[in-house]
Amino acid sequence: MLVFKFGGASVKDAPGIINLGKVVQKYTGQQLLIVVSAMGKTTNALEKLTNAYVNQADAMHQIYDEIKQYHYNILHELFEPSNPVFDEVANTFVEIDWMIEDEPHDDYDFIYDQIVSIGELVSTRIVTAYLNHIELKSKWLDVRSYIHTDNTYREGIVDWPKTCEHIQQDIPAMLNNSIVVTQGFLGGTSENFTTTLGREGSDYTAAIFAACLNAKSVTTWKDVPGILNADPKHFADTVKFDELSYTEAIEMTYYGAGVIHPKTIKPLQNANIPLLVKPFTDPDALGTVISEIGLQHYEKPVIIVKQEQVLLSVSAKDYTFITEDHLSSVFTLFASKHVKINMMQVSALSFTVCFDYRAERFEKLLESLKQSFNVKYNNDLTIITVRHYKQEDLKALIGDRKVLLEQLSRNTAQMVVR
Ligand SMILES: Nc1ncnc2c1ncn2[C@@H]1O[C@H](COP(=O)(O)OP(=O)(O)O)[C@@H](O)[C@H]1O
Ligand SMILES: N[C@@H](CC(=O)OP(=O)(O)O)C(=O)O
Repeated sequence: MLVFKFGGASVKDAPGIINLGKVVQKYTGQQLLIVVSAMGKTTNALEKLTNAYVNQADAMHQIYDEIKQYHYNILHELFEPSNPVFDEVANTFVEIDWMIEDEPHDDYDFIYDQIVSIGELVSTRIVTAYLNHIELKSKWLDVRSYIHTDNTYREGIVDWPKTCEHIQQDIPAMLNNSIVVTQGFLGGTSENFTTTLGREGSDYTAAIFAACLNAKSVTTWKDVPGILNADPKHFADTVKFDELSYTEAIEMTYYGAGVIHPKTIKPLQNANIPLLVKPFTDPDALGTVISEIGLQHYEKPVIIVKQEQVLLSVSAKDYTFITEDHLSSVFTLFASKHVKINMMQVSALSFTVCFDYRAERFEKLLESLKQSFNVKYNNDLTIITVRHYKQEDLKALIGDRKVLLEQLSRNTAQMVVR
């Protein structure tokens, strides 16, 4: 069986859904499980709705109406008004209608997951209805009953044994009868609450199903020809990799290459399942194949740029040396606030870390660190990671920017710049 993943860009409008249908038609006769993300930038819009609800902002109803209207416009382009999908979508939105009528009482991350998950619940209803409409028999599957997570809202940790058991129990029989369409990015707790797996987590969902079902391959259909040596949105002369090893792909995504979610590759490597990254605009193109086989030589460096970085230094309040005890308490605080460190450096009197800026987590982290340390920080920085670099590559990338922190190993250079 094959696993496909269609991201937000591929289903952003009615022509996108029609194109998805054409891609899927090419695989008629194969067992197919399709993971779909929210349409276009819906998750960003739902994040705004969550903030508006939590802050009880006046704009809340307008933001929500725009989200609904966007989906209804697409529905009207694809279906006759009598199609049952209109009711299915309306019933899905009702879950939020009820929630936002009341004032917010719950934890932010919990509210976030209950609201933001609507994007995938609605998009999969539309995709399933469209595939059935073009006579590709398809079944809508509620992923929250299959991908079991703990209750770490916004970053659900998958219970792999329970998840695989349920997937293996039910899905193979379903695949004999029809295509199975399900939501990326979502999971469910043992108390039946919705969780999300971290932004852009739909690739990871595809990997979970593939690993549990021992799929022949996973294909993620993207708006790029495959994996390139750098993000084409920021660099003009990129090259595509025809092949990439699991290890290189893990490194790239770990350092922040946004094209694949970082948790995706490892389960596929463990099960030796290839990941194909292909353009949805040209389904016959080869794209990039990620497997055990990789390149021996890189003509061009692999460049990963991450913006919105914070560089923060702590020093002991009594101005003594930074010891392992200090480091241990700093790491404990970062772990408890779920802040992932991108780069770090220790010196006699200070410990410096670079990490992604996320407003709510940052404020909490700062508050806790300040109780035990002197803290200084800069934000609005960029971290550039270059794999397989030559010195001249680094110079060209830095240009006239100021380097605040730099680390070079044989294969990887990292620089935090302003
Ligand atoms: N090394 C890279 N190769 C290809 N695309 C990249 C790379 N780094 C970042 N990207 C970005 O990843 C985007 C595709 O990933 P993403 O937006 O997550 O897709 P989707 O949400 O549709 O699955 C591209 O539009 C591109 O801008
Ligand atoms: N919709 C979610 C999950 C996801 O993976 O989306 P995409 O495949 O469009 O990156 C997000 O935007 O984070």
